[in-house]
Amino acid sequence: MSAAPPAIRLTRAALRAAGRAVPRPPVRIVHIGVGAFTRAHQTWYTAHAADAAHWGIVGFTGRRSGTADRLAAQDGLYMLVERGPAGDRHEVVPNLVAVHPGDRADVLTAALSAPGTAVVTLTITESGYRVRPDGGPDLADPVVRADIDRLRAAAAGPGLAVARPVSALGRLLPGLAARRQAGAPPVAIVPCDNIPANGAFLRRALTGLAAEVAPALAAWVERDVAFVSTSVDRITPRIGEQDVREIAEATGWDDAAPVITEPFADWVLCGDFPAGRPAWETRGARFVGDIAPYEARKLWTLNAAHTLLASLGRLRGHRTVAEAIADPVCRAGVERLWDDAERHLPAGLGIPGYRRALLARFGNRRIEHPLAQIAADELTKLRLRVVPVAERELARGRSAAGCALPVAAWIATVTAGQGSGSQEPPEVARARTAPSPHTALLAALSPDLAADERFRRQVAEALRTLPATPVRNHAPNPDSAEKGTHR
Ligand SMILES: NC(=O)c1ccc[n+]([C@@H]2O[C@H](COP(=O)([O-])OP(=O)(O)OC[C@H]3O[C@@H](n4cnc5c(N)ncnc54)[C@H](O)[C@@H]3O)[C@@H](O)[C@H]2O)c1
Ligand SMILES: O=P(O)(O)OC[C@@H](O)[C@@H](O)[C@H](O)[C@H](O)CO
Repeated sequence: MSAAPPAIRLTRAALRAAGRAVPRPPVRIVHIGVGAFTRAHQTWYTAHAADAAHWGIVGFTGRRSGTADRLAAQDGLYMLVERGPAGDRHEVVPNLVAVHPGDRADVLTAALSAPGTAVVTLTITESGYRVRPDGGPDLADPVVRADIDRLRAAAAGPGLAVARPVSALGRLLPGLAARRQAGAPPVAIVPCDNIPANGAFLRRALTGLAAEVAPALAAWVERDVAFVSTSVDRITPRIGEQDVREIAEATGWDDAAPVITEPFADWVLCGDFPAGRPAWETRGARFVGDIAPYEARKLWTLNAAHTLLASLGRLRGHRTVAEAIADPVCRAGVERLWDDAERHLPAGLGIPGYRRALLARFGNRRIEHPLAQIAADELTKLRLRVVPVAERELARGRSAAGCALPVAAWIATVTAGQGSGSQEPPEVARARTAPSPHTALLAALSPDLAADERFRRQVAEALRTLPATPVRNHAPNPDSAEKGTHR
């Protein structure tokens, strides 16, 4: 048998030579945070919109330059693998037309101030916004402080446009200042991270940061920038080196930055696009007047369950979401959590069907979603995904037992030394070493819940059911091998 020919490097020229020319639409969208998710979601929706040929995207990585280098070498093209339970579907996505490292402030400023730019999207993770719990910029964060100093110095001297900030929101300001100066039309900024009311959240954080630097710019942002709230959904794990090799073998294309995602995709948006937008609705995106119920549905079910599984699943020795959800103990915990959440979600949202679909999505063993990838920043995630449900349950005189388990599993994970490591927030570090760490951790999460005797009892009972140290008592997925992460 002869060996398969070597894979061909994925570029626009190579595709053309192979008779598969792809369009290169003009840039009208700027994206910050070119990780896996945006390429499985917003870029894919754009590429499938009826007017895709008019909407190119220029992307900037959030922190590392590796993804930018890999994608730039292949003209922004990448292979998207839709991995269903029974097979894969491959497609080359053409709408990301240029990718730059996030520290190319000059290129970012030019892109943000270009009159043709109509939309700015972000996927920078929850912690990338660097805000305080009240939503204002975190002035105690040294990165934010240093950015404010840089931006103030530039504003007082050569002008904001020449500043070189480091934080994602800091990096937006010189471009927006240049846009204001150029008199370019208003843009829409569309955060696509799993944060409730993310449009209003970003408006507050960005105007707050601008106000520290240049009050006139803050007023312009408040007035002339549209902030759109979104609920985004498509499970897209980070991939491994082995995946990259397998995709090259399966497709014949040598792609250094492919993305693997599930077949399911959902996007709900709420807000105005003053300079236009792709016709995302032609691929199924929904534009609604009130996004809150959709956000709550996703954050309180899918994301809350992921946060539970990240702690409970790892305590019980599982590595991936699919392994954990196949464990009856984890599955029962997820169902109890969802029972609590469902009581506070509108009946019209079809929650029973949504729950069934979620179990099937979590159970897709061909999607390797490592719990360790999900386990980060639990304190914030529990506050946004579980605490609101617990408070509603308790207010109705119920026990919030389903919410107690994720809280207990987080406490057990932190006290077992499996928490966020060097990323551990100071209040968690203090509580972990307090004389009564369980009580102190609950108080760090939510003083109100800690003050509620019923909830404290539920958490204590849940803690008694949990292993104090990680165990392996459940058959691992035979398909899963430890893989090097590809970034
Ligand atoms: N992956 C998913 O299944 C999924 C689904 C829905 C929503 N999301 C949202 O998208 C976000 C990104 O997911 P991903 O899969 O692309 O992750 P990823 O690790 O592949 O990429 C994350 C991106 O965010 C940037 N980033 C990380 N920390 C940052 C910081 N402190 N400041 C600025 N930029 C930063 C990184 O540089 C990178 O570009 C998630 O945090 C989540 O809020 C992801
Ligand atoms: O870091 P998180 O918890 O916001 O996200 C990790 C995953 O739960 C998340 O990315 C889901 O896969 C996604 O939200 C599905 O749409």
